[in-house]
This record gives sequence, C-alpha cells and structure tokens, in this order.
Amino acid sequence: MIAADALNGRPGFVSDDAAGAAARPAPKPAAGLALDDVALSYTRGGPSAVAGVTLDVGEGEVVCLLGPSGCGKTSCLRLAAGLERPDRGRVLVGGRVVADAASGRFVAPEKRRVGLVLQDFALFPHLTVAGNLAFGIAHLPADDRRARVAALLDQVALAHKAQAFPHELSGGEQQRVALARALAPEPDVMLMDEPFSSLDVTLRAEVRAATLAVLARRRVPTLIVTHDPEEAMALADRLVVMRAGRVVQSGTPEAVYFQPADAFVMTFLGRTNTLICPVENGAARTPFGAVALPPAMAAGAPPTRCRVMIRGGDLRPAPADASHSDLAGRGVPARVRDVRLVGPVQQVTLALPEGAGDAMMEVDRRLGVRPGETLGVIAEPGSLRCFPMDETGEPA
Ligand SMILES: Nc1ncnc2c1ncn2[C@@H]1O[C@H](COP(=O)(O)OP(=O)(O)OP(=O)(O)O)[C@@H](O)[C@H]1O
Repeated sequence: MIAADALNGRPGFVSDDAAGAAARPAPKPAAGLALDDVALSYTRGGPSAVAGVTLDVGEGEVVCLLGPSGCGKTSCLRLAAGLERPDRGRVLVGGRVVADAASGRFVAPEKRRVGLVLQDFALFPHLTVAGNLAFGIAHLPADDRRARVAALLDQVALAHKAQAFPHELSGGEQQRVALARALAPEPDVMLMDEPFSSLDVTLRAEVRAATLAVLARRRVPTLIVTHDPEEAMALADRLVVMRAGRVVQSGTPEAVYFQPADAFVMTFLGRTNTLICPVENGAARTPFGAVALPPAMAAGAPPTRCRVMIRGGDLRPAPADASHSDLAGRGVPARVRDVRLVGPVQQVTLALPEGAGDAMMEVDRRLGVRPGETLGVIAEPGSLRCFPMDETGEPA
C-alpha cells in the first residue's frame, strides 16, 4: 500500500505503521549489536578516537549515537561495520563476536550481516534503483531476489522508480533507496551515519518519520550517528551521548534531557543559560530562589560558588492573573533586551536583576513579548540544575 504523504501530497511510505516511534513495541533486551570496551587510535600511540566505549542495541531498538564533531561517533560505527579494527575490546553482532582485539578475531565487513547507510548514500550510479537493491542479494535465486526487491520498493514507496537511475531521483528518494538497499540482505543490525543530513529541513522530518516506520516494521536493531540533538530525540528509543571518545550518558531521550549527567550533556541537548551563583547553607542562591546542591556536591566541603543551568524553555513570564496560579506575582523582574522570532517561538534575551547577567527565555510567539518591557519571570519548578564550577558544558 502506498500512502499519500499527509503534508504535501507526494507519494509517501507504507502507512500502516507510519506512526513510527510511538507505535513501536518496546524493544527486547537481546542485543543485536554490542561494543564492549572498544578503543581505537588511528595512529600508533596517538590520541584515542574511541577511548573505551561500551554500548548495545537490542532487537527492534533504535539507538542514536550523539555528540559534537570529532567525539568519535563515526569511528564507533566504522568499528561496528568492520571498517576499522579495535585496539582494545570486542564487537558483537547478533550475539556473535565479530572483532576481538585480545584474540585477534576479525570478521570482514561483508560477512558481518550489517546494513550500512552513509551520509551521501553512496548508491551505485550505473545501476538502476532495482539493480542497487539486488546488488547485495545476488546469491539468491532470481525469483526470490525479484520478490525481495519488489517488496522493499513497495515498503519505501518507490516501486514506480524501479528502473530509474540514482541521478534521476530526489535526495529523499535516494535516501530511501539507500535504506532499502541496506535492508535487502536482511541484516542483523543497521548502521546509519548522519542519514538525513544531506536532505533539506522540510524533507528531513518526512523522510525521518518514514524511515522509522520501515525500521519499526522490520524490527531490525539500528544504530544512527547524528550530531543533531533534536534529530536524535525524535528518532531514538535510547540516546548514547559521547564526548572526547567516551560515553558520557546513555538513556531514554526523556531521561537524558531531564536528568543530564553533567553540564556538557545539558548544554548539548538544548539552549541553556548558565548563572554563576554563590553557595550558602548547602544551596545555590539564584535570582529565582535557593536551589539545593545535589548530594555529590554537598558532600565534604561544599563549594563557595557553583554553576546553575536552566534551559530557555523552562523560563516564562509569571501569570498575570493571580487567581490562576500560585506562582503569580513571584516573578523575578527582568528587562527584555532583545526578541528574535524563531518559527513559532520567541527567543527573548533578558537582563536579570542584581547583575546576575543575561538569560535567554523561549516562549510562544503569541505572548508578544516586546523589547524594553520589564517582565516578572519564573523558572519551572525543578528546572534549575547545579553543577560544579569546573564543568563548563563546553565540548572538549
Ligand atoms: N582516518 C582517520 N585518520 C586519522 N584520524 C581520524 C580519522 N578518522 C577520524 N579521525 C579522528 O578521530 C577522531 C574521531 O573522529 P570521528 O569521525 O569518529 O568523529 P565524529 O564524532 O564522527 O565527528 P563528525 O561529527 O565531525 O563526523 C577525530 O579527532 C578525527 O579527527
């Protein structure tokens, strides 16, 4: 069944499970892919691109490997695919050890049963769409091969393009061919490196949702590399956040977003304000009230100052009508220095009182905040987080 795309009437993907992540059954724990304390340096004795990464992707699970440029995401994917040999640790695909630095075991990429989708799609230019899909399943009897190609083309809504060549396709169509080609040999694991980054913004959301629908229907464990936090949050059952060759946090998008392990993760996942605040009686004194230090910071000799962070979306004007909220009237008076419209959101730069510095607040544009006015601003309860002064939140 080919569904008309709801947004713009273009042919879309199979729609019976097109709700994507929301419709996907809970992942089973059995690991499709596991990296076990894997390390890699590209030069002998040189810096570690991957410095001991452990992660797994279970059946039917989509895991996004997320982090700033150069943190080692692609290197992890290349280790999983067999395009690099680990200096340390093991790689398992479908429960089978495919690389083990200690024993020297190394299974070649084409024997690993992994499907790979790269940023530039890397389609074979001289083969038709059907030819691209058939390439990796040449060992199948002709009838089976044809049937599998036809089924996949149907799933990615490209049956009508079977005889087209890659240069005759749009970017979104090429991405779908790359996805179908990688799925054709029925891999145990899918590995995708920035698979949507070459698509324009409108097409990206559409292709992303459709890709999730195909992956969900096939339940193939999938590891997706991206440097885009919003994309990762939209795609993943689980996020693995990397920094400087190491995993700094892993968990559901909600857990990582709302309980960031450190200042770096908090900053990386969304626009964040940082306030340097004095510590008194085990609590940080912020313009929005006292915030208790987390136990690890409060233990021993507590610091005299700390870094308090809050996301722009967790600040808002105090409700004007006191009868509607017990927070009304408690706002911190802040002058609006600047207002930018970013889609449906106003990004408001506020000057906080008592020299506490500037803060960015994100509010619905319908609030119509204007430069020069003074607002009472409140912080969502529980949204202020204390981190040590030496945690900058900057990528290493
Ligand atoms: N072939 C190579 N030779 C030498 N160094 C490399 C090679 N490939 C990557 N590196 C280095 O290894 C580190 C990790 O690179 P990697 O490509 O894995 O990072 P990444 O997180 O995927 O970055 P990006 O998001 O920019 O693609 C970087 O410091 C990079 O310069």
